[in-house]
Amino acid sequence: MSTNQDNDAPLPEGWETRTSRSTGMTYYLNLYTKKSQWERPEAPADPTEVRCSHILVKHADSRRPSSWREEKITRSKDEALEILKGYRKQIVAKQADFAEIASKYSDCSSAKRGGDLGMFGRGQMQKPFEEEAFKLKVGQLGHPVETDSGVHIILRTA
Ligand SMILES: Cn1nc(-c2ccccc2)cc1C(=O)N[C@H](Cc1nc2ccccc2[nH]1)C(=O)O
Repeated sequence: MSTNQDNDAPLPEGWETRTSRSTGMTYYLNLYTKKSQWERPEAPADPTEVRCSHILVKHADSRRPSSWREEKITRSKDEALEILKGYRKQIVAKQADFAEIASKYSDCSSAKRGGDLGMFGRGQMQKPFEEEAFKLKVGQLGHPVETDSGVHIILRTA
């Protein structure tokens, strides 16, 4: 029976190839759930938890328009987005380090940890933030995302 499995192609993220000790057959291990399957996976394994850092720029319409940096935040959402895009450009051009920008400018109290939020699972963060975080590959820097807190860029670190 021909299968459309190209066994030389790299596996989708989050999976590893294993060989059955008893039969010598190849099977596939989901590194997040530790569940195995005989069929070659065609999609990345959905991590149960991710670790991310972020830079948040709040604005006047943020849920809490105040932060450790600024008691009363009055900038508009558009201004916040432009500021954040500027930070992203600096980081991508390696003119600045993510954690350095986060610690100096992020309007989230995680700024004191270089923007690190630690590990989190689905259901813990505001949905737009969660969706972006779980889409990113490890080491990937996302594009600006809006939540009720303001505008964020997210770096997935684990
Ligand atoms: C979700 N979270 N974790 C921390 C945190 C984590 C590690 C160390 C210190 C603070 C702060 C927060 C938080 O909600 N901060 C809010 C801003 C904010 N809103 C968020 C929405 C989604 C993800 C992160 C977010 N951070 C604030 O300071 O006004």
